[in-house]
Order: sequence, then C-alpha cells, then structure tokens
Amino acid sequence: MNTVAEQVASHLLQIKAIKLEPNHPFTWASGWKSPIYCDNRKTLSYPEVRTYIRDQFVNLIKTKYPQVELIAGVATGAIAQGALVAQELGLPFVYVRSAAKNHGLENLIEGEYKEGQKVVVVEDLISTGGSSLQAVEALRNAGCDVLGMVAIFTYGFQKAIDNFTNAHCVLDTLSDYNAMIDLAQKTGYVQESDVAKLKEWRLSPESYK
Ligand SMILES: O=P(O)(O)OC[C@H]1O[C@H](OP(=O)(O)OP(=O)(O)O)[C@H](O)[C@@H]1O
Ligand SMILES: O=C(O)c1cc(=O)[nH]c(=O)[nH]1
Repeated sequence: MNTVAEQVASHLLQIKAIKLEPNHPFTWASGWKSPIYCDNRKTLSYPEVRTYIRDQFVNLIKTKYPQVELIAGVATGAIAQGALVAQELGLPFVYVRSAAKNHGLENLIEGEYKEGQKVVVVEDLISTGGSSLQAVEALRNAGCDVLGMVAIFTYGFQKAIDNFTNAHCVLDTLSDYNAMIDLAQKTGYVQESDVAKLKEWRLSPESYK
C-alpha cells in the first residue's frame, strides 16, 4: 500500500505536472532558478486527481483541526482546490491575493471572514514559503486565528522550514520532493543525464544558475 506522499507524487508524474529543463532553468516566484517545476495547477484538469487531493486535505484537516471555521486559499494556485476543500467540509471560503487590488474594493482578502475566526490555509506548493507566509500574515493582520497551513507539495528546503518556524505556522504537506524524485528515478521519468543537475541544484538552490 503506497503512502499518500507516494500516491500524490505518482499522480503528479502521471499527468506530467513535473517539468524538467536542466538546460533552461525556470524562474521561481522567489527569483530562484531551478531545473525543475511542479505545476500543481494541472491537477485541476483531472477529476480523479483533484478529488484525491481534496479528500486527502479533508482527512488531514478533520483530524488535525476539528475546530476549523474557515478555509483560505492562497491566490492563485490554491483558490480552486481550497474552494473544493471548503465545499466538502461545509465551511466558508476566502482567498488571499498576493497584493491588494488597486481598483474596485482594493481587497487583499476576498470573501467574508470574522475577527477571531479559526482558519486553515490551503496552498498548492511550497518552495521558500514566502508567498504562503505572506498570506498567513495578511489573515493574521485581519484578525483571523491561523491554525495552520496544508499544501500539496513541498521541496523541503531548510529555508522554508526556517521561515515557517519563525512565523510560528504549522505546515503539513501531502507530498514532497523526496517522494517524487524517488518515484521519478524508479520509473525512468528522470533521465540519468538529468540526475547530476538535480543533485547539483539541490545542494544550493538559492545560487543555482
Ligand atoms: O514558496 P514560494 O517561494 O513562495 O513559492 C511558491 C509559490 O509560487 C507559486 O505561485 P506563483 O507566485 O507562481 O503564482 P500563482 O499561484 O498565481 O500561479 C505557488 O503557487 C506558490 O504560491
Ligand atoms: O517557486 C515557485 O514559484 C514554484 C515552483 C514550482 O515548482 N512550481 C510552482 O508552481 N511554483
């Protein structure tokens, strides 16, 4: 029986959400360069995959945060998955923008929330944790009580672990880089010629070029 981390990794590989471009590195939200990109947005296009992810989030949240009153999705990657989770839990939903809108209502948080409301934040992916923790800060500034964050995938970088520790935010993820790369190597998704590049990047991702 595979673990949730292995099953999610398997889904991500099957739908080709993992892209490898060792010779043309991707630029991440943090500005870091990387030979790998995990596009969790693609999971939404596959009913079986998005349902599996939704159900794992729901199990996790019911077990760990039975007192939750509100689900918040981090824009844009986790808006849809967060709404699916909220729907299944019968809870209200909001989403947090990366910056307040500069027209209209100028909201940073979209939807209705109450001061003191107990929130679980849903995110699609953690690299450095910068964007996710910005959303946590916005919710706290709005008076919400952030119980913790759940995400589909993390690279497991020390930088992200430190950022979450410093922000006093608990993070749980359904899958991670180690589970994914083990499976990718076993199944031949990663070519031997790319393994060296991935190892080099993994040693110091902040200075990879
Ligand atoms: O851990 P971090 O270093 O903050 O990086 C991860 C963030 O980057 C991606 O979002 P992106 O900014 O690409 O925007 P999107 O969600 O609108 O696609 C992803 O959805 C995370 O929110
Ligand atoms: O850090 C990012 O911007 C990032 C990395 C990644 O693998 N996938 C993604 O959607 N964003």
